[in-house]
Amino acid sequence: MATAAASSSSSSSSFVIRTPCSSANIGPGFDVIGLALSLYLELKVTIDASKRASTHPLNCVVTYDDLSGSTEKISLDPEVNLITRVALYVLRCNDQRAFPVETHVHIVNPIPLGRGLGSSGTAVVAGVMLGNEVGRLGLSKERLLDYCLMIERHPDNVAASLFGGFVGTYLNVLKPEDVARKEIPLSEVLPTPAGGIDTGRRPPEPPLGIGHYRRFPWAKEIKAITIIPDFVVPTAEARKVLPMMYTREDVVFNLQRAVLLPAALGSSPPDADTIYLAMQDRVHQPWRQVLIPGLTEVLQSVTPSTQPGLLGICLSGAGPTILALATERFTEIADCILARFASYNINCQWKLLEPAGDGATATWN
Ligand SMILES: Nc1ncnc2c1ncn2[C@@H]1O[C@H](COP(=O)(O)OP(=O)(O)OP(=O)(O)O)[C@@H](O)[C@H]1O
Ligand SMILES: N[C@@H](CCO)C(=O)O
Repeated sequence: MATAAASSSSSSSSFVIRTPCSSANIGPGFDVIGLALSLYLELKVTIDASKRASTHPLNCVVTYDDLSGSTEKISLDPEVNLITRVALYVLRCNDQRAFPVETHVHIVNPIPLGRGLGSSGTAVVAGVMLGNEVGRLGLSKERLLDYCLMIERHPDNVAASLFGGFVGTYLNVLKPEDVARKEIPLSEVLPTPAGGIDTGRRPPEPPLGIGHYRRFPWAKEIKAITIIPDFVVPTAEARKVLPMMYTREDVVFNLQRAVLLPAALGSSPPDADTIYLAMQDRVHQPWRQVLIPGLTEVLQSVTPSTQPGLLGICLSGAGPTILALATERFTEIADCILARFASYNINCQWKLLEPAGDGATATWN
């Protein structure tokens, strides 16, 4: 992460935050495994210190360039926008009540919303990076992960977007007082509107070391085909369809594959039989088929033997995007999955992405 010192003496300073999107689970690693991918949310931030006061709420102007093709309208009100509210949470935990006068945050977003490419986790990571930079707080990425986990409470997406690469994540067993702090309602962490009822109180600060990650190797030959259906599956809905209890058989099935997955995807040259097997899941995909017409057929019928070049296939995050890992013949594989969805009257776009090794970065001009 670049430091904030460089431009502090001039009247105007600027920096860019780039945050990769992510694909979570990769089959059996529900809420555990994440992969950062080369589609980036960008924040272009300018702070005009020549102004003495601001007429804007929280001293902040938000503009938005939508490259995502989503129909949802993103709020430009800094008290409502997810990215600026998250930044404000970080600032207020560190005794800064608002953005510096006068901050302009220009958001450029190519990540489709609610499709399983971690758009919300990416926005949360961008928000904590923003708070850290405008507040010149110097927090480490490990500490920023704690802030992310107060908002997005499963670590797979946010750890991938923050640290980059292919990661395994886990949450610590916290002390009882820290559990209470971490499980505080989201409405108290991110009140809406953010500045409307500014009581001057500090929001609940994250306990130290809520979550951790371990980076796995990734075989350089493997690319990610993402097939993105043209409908939204909100993650909250996709979590409600999951059962509270699983059979021992299904848990063991997933554990066996999740343990194999990092070795399979890190071995070069990649072995399609091992990867295909290691990407099977019984914990979330079977239950989510009620929300995604054609899901079971796509996952069962598109295999390395029907599609040369394919290594493995799974639901990306909570869906509806499909993640197909492959070494070649990307267009043929994508066309085959597009045709399967078309038979259910579902249109899709597709993108060929690569692992994003760097994670979130802040670069001062
Ligand atoms: N750049 C953004 N700016 C503001 N809000 C955003 C942004 N990106 C996502 N969001 C919010 O997050 C919501 C989508 O989150 P959700 O968790 O349902 O899906 P996802 O993160 O895209 O998918 P998944 O978690 O399965 O990978 C959007 O509806 C929007 O409210
Ligand atoms: N692990 C999460 C990722 C989506 O945010 C889920 O599958 O619900």
